[in-house]
Amino acid sequence: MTRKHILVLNSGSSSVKYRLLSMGEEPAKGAEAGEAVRLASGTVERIGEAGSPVADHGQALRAVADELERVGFGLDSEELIAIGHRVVHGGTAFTEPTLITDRVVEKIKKLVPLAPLHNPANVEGIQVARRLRPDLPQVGVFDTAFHCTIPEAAATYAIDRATAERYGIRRYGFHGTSHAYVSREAARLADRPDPNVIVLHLGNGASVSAVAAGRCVETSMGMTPLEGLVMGTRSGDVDPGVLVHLRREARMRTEEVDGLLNRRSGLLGLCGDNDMRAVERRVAEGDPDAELALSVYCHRIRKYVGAYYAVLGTVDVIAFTAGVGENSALVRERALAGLEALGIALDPGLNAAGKGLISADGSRVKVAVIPTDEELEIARQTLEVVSRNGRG
Ligand SMILES: Nc1ncnc2c1ncn2[C@@H]1O[C@H](COP(=O)(O)OP(=O)(O)O)[C@@H](O)[C@H]1O
Ligand SMILES: CC(=O)OP(=O)(O)O
Ligand SMILES: [Mg+2]
Repeated sequence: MTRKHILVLNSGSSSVKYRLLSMGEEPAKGAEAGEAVRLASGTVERIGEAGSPVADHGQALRAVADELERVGFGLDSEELIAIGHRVVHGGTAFTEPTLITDRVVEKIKKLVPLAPLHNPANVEGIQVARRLRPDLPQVGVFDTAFHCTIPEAAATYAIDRATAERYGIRRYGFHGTSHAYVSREAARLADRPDPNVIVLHLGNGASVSAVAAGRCVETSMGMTPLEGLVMGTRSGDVDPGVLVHLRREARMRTEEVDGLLNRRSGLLGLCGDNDMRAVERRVAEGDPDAELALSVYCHRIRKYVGAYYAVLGTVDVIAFTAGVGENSALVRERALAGLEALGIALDPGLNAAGKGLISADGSRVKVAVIPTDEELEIARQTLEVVSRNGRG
């Protein structure tokens, strides 16, 4: 059996996460046939920060290449058949994983104003990887793609239509690769075919999606990854009147408002810590700022669960995922407490254990902790594209 290796790159503003996978190998004992085997993975952090040895994404990718070489899987390997890249904003142009060409790169660049924290790093990663292996197919997998099925009623902001059209103002949604993977896993837990699922992706960025029979019908992030839930450093929903007020009364410049809402808000803005572990520690010590931050965070989740319950009409599975969702029993407990009348009840012991099903026996809605795996999903989609193009 020939081995097909795929390298996945997730280039963030200050880090590059990488994973090398062997796709469709002879299954390891107990694993599913045709599943991927992880050969190497890691993160290069603090890119471009003061005192960091990694000045830019070029250096970061060279560090990744060196590390792969060291563990016996150099970038020049013949078994490496493609590189898959996470790209955060695909706009309306990219609704499917896409083979990267010069034209595709140009289009991703055009979307930078819609995702200024994310798309520039994605473009950098793609360009450096193409220089290192110009002969290799590279595939972009877009965070927005899974949400392209959202109906117009949910995707449209109620503002002047001509202005909205001119500036590409509509709701796109993000973390789609994670929502796709986790909703598919969650659907397996349901007692009926084509179930309705609510996915809570709670990481640094955080978003909710409502998925009906495998299709996304609503999600909490909007034109940019700022709308919706409270995040580590991002505010999530605020009255847009707040922006006008800050510009007019506080005389804040655009960059200041941007910095306030994207980098100095969320948990960090409320209590000075953006790491949920630190927030939880302080809550246990009775710190009132941390308590407020946690309660705003959990209240917002609860509100969205109720809203998406109404959007779907009925819910079969609620899935928690990503750093906070997978690890914080306290957040899960506080977000869903008192919802027995909606058929949602956690089992305290199972919630504390935090693996798989965590709902009580009699809970009509199943609640589960499902670890996300964006890298595996990107690798699968990358393999599909190269196979379709006869390159794999
Ligand atoms: N044991 C834990 N308890 C509570 N929160 C945790 C725990 N482990 C990680 N987290 C939270 O997960 C967050 C990161 O989530 P993650 O999905 O890794 O983010 P991203 O991929 O967006 O960088 C951290 O900021 C931290 O607050
Ligand atoms: C789109 C987004 O918010 O991504 P992240 O959670 O990686 O910041
Ligand atoms: Mg993440």
